[in-house]
Amino acid sequence: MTVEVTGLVKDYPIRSGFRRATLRAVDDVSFTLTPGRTLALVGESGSGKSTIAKVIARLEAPTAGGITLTDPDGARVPDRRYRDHVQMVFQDPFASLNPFHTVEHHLTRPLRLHGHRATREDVERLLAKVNLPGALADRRPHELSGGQRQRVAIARALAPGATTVVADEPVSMLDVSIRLGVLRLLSRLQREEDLAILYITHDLATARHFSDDILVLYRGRVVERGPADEVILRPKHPYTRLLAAAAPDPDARGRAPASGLEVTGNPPVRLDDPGCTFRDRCPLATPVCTQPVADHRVGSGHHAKCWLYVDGA
Ligand SMILES: Nc1ncnc2c1ncn2[C@@H]1O[C@H](COP(=O)(O)OP(=O)(O)OP(=O)(O)O)[C@@H](O)[C@H]1O
Repeated sequence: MTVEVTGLVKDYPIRSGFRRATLRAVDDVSFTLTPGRTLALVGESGSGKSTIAKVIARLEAPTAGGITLTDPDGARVPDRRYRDHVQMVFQDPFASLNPFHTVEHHLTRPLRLHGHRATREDVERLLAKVNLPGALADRRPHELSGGQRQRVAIARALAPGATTVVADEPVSMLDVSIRLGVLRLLSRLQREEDLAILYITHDLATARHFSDDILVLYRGRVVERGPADEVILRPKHPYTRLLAAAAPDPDARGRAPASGLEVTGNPPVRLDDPGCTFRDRCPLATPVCTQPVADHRVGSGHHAKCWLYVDGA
């Protein structure tokens, strides 16, 4: 199954004093999620990562653009079957599990809802997939550790037979010591179950390690995309260089020429501004950056949306 996201736009109405305004949280974002591959979506807080996750998980409707799910023959999967295939793992495993229900209840419900058998054996098989003992089925969320809760949330996502998992900062609320274990589990499931994974994070080091491709988002727009190593080791867009320079990854540190830049918050996007949204923070900005800029090839499968890479600019 392949999820194709095309020209995704998401606007939110906001109030600015007494005036009503529109915040463009996601602006013309396109990508494909393919079986057996992980795509990382990176960007700082407010860049639109969770909004994209919510739209793909059908928790929110897009303002424009489309999401299509196609089977291996290229036929479109009907909307009513979408949720069987595309499931989400949230950041906070405490909030996403009901404290009153047992693990067994959390897993039998999605199994039944999506027309599968839901015996105790089926539940234990799901738990085994995420390296948890079957006896955990009788426990309630508060009796589990944070890592165990997140593994249950992953098992629940797999229960309907998901082929695509959207993992929104799946380890950021977990203790540092158990983060790698959960990411390794996702990586193993991706290989063994041929899952397509959208891994949303602001952590460049794990994005590089656990994904095949990276998409860098700045204020709702994709500014750079390409193979994970390429994007992290040879960042091209000044914003990606800033992120790479600020990353705690020892491999990445000190390489980016991001002098004088700091990672700060995201001012809202002006809908009538077609230029580069990073230009007000970019040390290399020139007057041409007020003009719309296209994607430019900067390496094999590697693209950056920056005037620096336009011939003759
Ligand atoms: N329901 C909403 N109403 C209005 N604005 C919203 C809503 N949801 C998100 N936004 C705004 O959309 C922008 C993108 O938010 P989003 O949560 O997608 O970013 P993010 O990259 O996931 O950030 P974080 O890592 O902090 O979760 C932000 O400016 C945010 O304030």
